[in-house]
Amino acid sequence: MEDGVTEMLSDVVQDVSHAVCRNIYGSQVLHELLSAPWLHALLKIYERLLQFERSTPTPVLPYASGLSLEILTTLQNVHGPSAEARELYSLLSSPHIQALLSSHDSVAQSDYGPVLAPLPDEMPEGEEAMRIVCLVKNNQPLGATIRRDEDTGEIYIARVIHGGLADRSRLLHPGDLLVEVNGNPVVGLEPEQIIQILINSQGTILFKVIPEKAQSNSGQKSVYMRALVDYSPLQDSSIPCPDAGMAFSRGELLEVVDQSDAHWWQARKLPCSTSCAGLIPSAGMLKSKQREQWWCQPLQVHTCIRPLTYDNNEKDQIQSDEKRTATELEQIYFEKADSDISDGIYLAGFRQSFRLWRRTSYRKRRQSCTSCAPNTSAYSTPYEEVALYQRPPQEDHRLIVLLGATRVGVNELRKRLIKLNPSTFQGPVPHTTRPIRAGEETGREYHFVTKELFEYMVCNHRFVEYGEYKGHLYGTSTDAIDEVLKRGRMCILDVEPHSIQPLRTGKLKPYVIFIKAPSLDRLRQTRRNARIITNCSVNRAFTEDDFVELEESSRLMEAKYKQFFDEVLVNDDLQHACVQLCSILQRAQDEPQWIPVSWSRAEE
Ligand SMILES: Nc1ncnc2c1ncn2[C@@H]1O[C@H](COP(=O)(O)OP(=O)(O)OP(=O)(O)O)[C@@H](O)[C@H]1O
Repeated sequence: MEDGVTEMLSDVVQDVSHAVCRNIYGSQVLHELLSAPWLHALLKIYERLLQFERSTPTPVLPYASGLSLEILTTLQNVHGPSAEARELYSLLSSPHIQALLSSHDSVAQSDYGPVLAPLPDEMPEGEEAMRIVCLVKNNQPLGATIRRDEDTGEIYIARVIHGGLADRSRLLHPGDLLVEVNGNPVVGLEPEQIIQILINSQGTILFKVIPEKAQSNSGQKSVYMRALVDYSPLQDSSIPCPDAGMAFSRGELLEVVDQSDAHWWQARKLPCSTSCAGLIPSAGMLKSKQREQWWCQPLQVHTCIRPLTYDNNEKDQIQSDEKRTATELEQIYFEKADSDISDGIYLAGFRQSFRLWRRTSYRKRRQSCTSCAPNTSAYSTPYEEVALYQRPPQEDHRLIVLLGATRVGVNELRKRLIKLNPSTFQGPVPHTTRPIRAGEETGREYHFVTKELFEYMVCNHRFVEYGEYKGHLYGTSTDAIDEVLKRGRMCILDVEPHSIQPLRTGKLKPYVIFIKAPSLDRLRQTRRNARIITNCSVNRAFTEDDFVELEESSRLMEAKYKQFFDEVLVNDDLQHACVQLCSILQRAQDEPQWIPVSWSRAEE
């Protein structure tokens, strides 16, 4: 019975951890848990035990099997037994009943434990308790590593991997002194020789160990981390046991189950695919590795911005474009663009001048390249501690950030989304220093401000992004984002990847969706009729070069910034991508999501 209850309890724990891994909405988890058959069975057992305790039953007879033997002997001696006597004889002599009666007697006599030989009268002083551990070998690794004390030649258990065979046995612990393996004394042997003994052994493996007196605390609480770097144990010469190592890449979620060692932690990847943990370098260890690499890594080519190439036609267009005034240009684009009004609500942030500023700033950045350098603060910590966060309904929505390579369709998706439901989704109204024109209103198309005010805002870090286009300044401010959120709407922002870092605050809790380009083939098929706005003011069709560049820059952007993505959406079929985006947004706002713990600690 005890075993059954333990099994059920471990099922409970497993179910709970599965539910957490699957990010299931809170009430659903509770419902699943409460309606689970095992819980009911467990409660029934509990009630029975309570009843049993209250009634304190005593056995009527402690020797039921003896009595049954007596009855069997008597029945054997009966001449001409009746049908009932014959039936009773066959019942009592059946092995099941015999086993049942024998069990009854063991319980009635409280005869459970094994009978141990009495201790010898004269025990030698200081005798160490020896533990004999017998494990059945299967396909799984043992899940423990050993180390040799170079001074004494003694072999110790170095670590026990969580969820592995040794851990589940609960009989081997870090620090235990290994005395024998399958009858072979191990003192003085090299660890490789011991591993060979283990490999050669069949069936069961017998360890003799002297347990470590101060057992380390194995009941550590799990800590959840997002990896901000890539790691491969096979390329790490410093890992104590590469087979026990766990590879991970940026953006993956890790459940760190053991941090007791300063250099090597034990972790599992989420969602859990295996119960056995793997070795990963601690944060301190990874930092020192990164410092080492800093000196030996070759200079990397910047990959964050797609190469901007022009054909001759485009060059001519640019030159003629330069001659036009910004006002003229914007009017040309504005005429070509869709209506900016939907359901009587003005859709801000889609003006061509604004988009052209961003396009120009891409080009400038590519030339200077200084802003391409990785943000050092983002890379100074290899892991980011995270926790599940569920937005309380009364709180502002999380900021939604759409990110993607130029021309992948970020604007198209954002615009469709806002048009679909302008009272729920909204973009921030940009700021500009360009003069207001007839028919425009400040706070609608743009916040029209003076150059002095704009520069003051820049100095006070009030812009997420800003830049100059044709002599005028353009930018997206944090105040404009706040304005949308304060109205109870979902703010949909489109920024360059390097602008994510300053947005990552507890106040905005940005949810970053990477809009990914589909395969080249799908780009050719889906963008057949699409028109693009190029730097040279023409609405032209995609060329083969555009597709290749788009696919390449999307891939590079994903590789470089994937640690910041909460979701990746492939913009293949436009309709389908819109539907997917809507459901992602709903999940982002209404279901628990992993966020950095620093966001909940330092609520601004
Ligand atoms: N899934 C799709 N299927 C077909 N056409 C698409 C799809 N997604 C976007 N487009 C079209 O591709 C063109 C480029 O899209 P869009 O302007 O939204 O890209 P963008 O990434 O916002 O570019 P930019 O950075 O230049 O503003 C547009 O004409 C748009 O209608």
